[in-house]
Amino acid sequence: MIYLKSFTFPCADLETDFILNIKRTCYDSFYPFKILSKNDLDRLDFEPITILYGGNGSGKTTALNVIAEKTEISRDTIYNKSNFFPDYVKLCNMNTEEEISKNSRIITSDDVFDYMLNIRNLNEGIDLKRNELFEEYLDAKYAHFQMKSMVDYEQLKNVNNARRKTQSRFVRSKLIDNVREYSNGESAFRYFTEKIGENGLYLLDEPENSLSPKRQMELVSFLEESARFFGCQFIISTHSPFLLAMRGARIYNLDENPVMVKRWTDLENVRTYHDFFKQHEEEFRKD
Ligand SMILES: Nc1ncnc2c1ncn2[C@@H]1O[C@H](COP(=O)(O)OP(=O)(O)OP(=O)(O)O)[C@@H](O)[C@H]1O
Repeated sequence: MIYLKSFTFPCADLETDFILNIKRTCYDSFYPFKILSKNDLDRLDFEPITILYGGNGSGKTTALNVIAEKTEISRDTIYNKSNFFPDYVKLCNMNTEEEISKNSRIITSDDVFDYMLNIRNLNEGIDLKRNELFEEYLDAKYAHFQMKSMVDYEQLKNVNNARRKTQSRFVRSKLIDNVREYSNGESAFRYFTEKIGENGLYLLDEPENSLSPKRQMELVSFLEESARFFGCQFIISTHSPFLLAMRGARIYNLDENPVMVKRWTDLENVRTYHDFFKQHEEEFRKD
């Protein structure tokens, strides 16, 4: 499925005009100006799966955040915004093929880490409440309590409740169970499968973070199927060879000037892995 057909960023001349027109001189950075134009990236044409590849600092995250702002899709965590982000986004243009649906979103590593921390915080709150309830049980069970007026009714109920139940049944009846904690990789994978629904445009910033190679391959199958059968479009920034090898993906190499579409097997990262495994081929044979 294609919602977003193409996207254009301001060219270097347009950026320079904008910067020269700013009268104040108190800024030491015009970010995100002058990042993507460094390698003449002025247009992206999208497929159901499009990948932004490039070394650290090549502008993958910047490009995704700019597209997310222009398309006004949802995001969970705040991002590294600057004074000039809205001006830059105004100078961009997008061309859509279908209306971008409401469930579309950008997912970054920050979202995944936030999700893991929230589960931990929630469980910590539940643990704290559990300790309070243990004490409440003992107080209620062994209290020499006499009801004097209707004001004491709630306390009476509590005492009777405690006397009828064992400590663990008393605590459990008043407390929800801990939310199950998963490993970082399991949580990250769950986060993607929970947040990515049918019929949406999804921008994923380095989704391979925290995922083992096996989980990355599972994520690849999930994304490929979501694009083929469930009306999703993906724009993904990644260094992962598993994601770069996705079927039918169009890959832009942000390290090249001008930015070009590349085959995954021609990318430096992938060739580095390839050469490494080739060098160690003998060692694999010995097993
Ligand atoms: N808020 C900011 N203010 C100024 N410069 C910034 C800001 N955020 C990012 N940059 C710069 O923009 C450039 C591109 O950064 P970006 O995060 O888009 O790269 P990336 O390709 O996603 O890198 P990585 O693979 O390390 O995540 C970098 O040189 C970075 O230092």
